[in-house]
Amino acid sequence: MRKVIIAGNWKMNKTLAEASDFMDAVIPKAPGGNTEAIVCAPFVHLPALVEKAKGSNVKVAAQNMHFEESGAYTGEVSPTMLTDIGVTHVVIGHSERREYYAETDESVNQKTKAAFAHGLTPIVCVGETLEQREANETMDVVGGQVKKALAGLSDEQVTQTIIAYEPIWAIGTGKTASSEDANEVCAKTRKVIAEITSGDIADQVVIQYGGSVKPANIDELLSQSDIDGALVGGASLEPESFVQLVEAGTK
Ligand SMILES: O=C(CO)COP(=O)(O)O
Repeated sequence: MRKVIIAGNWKMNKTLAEASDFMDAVIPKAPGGNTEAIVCAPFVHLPALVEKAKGSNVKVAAQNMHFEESGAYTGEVSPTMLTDIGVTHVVIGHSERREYYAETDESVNQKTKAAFAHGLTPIVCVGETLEQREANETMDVVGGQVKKALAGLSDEQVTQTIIAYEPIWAIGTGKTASSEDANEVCAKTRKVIAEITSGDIADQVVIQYGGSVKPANIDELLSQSDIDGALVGGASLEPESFVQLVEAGTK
């Protein structure tokens, strides 16, 4: 059975009490097996959530980090700080960070390298705007983002990278890409990875789809040849719906 990774990106949501309640509800129901469940939480909740998740089938991710280990970067959090508290994954280059916080392909690459240098697994986000899709630029944009993010990584590191294809026009809008369209971009993304590494390596890379994923559409998305999981925003906030999404991976 192929490996499936369902990651819930909470974005800037939940108090500590709400985050803890979520973990208490989800941990006993997380199925494990071929399906990995990851909760991407705000920085301030990470120590408590890592503690709760110990020995369970739920992993805890940060939603961003700096690429330097330490220094005069007011307000930032380093990879060393994340590994020190037991975080295992980190989301890098989410479109909201690219749009609102001047994240660039270059900083995404620096952060991806820093993640591996510190034993963190990066979830690298890529995706096109509606204008780019309508101008038939989707693969130029997504392929370019993927190549730049992975530049300078070893084959082994590429194998371990999780790519999240999130068309920007489908995020938080209720508009999901059709599963065929999403699969087409994921398949072409795998080809781009094969070109810079090899087919064998590209086949092992987990490529997630993200953008209005919910229990009602997860089965169809996961039934596609090149979609190995999902990065979920809104529908990851409620324990019941997150558990349903994770269970879909085991089918
Ligand atoms: O941005 C996303 C996950 O990172 C997707 O968000 P929604 O699932 O709310 O569309």
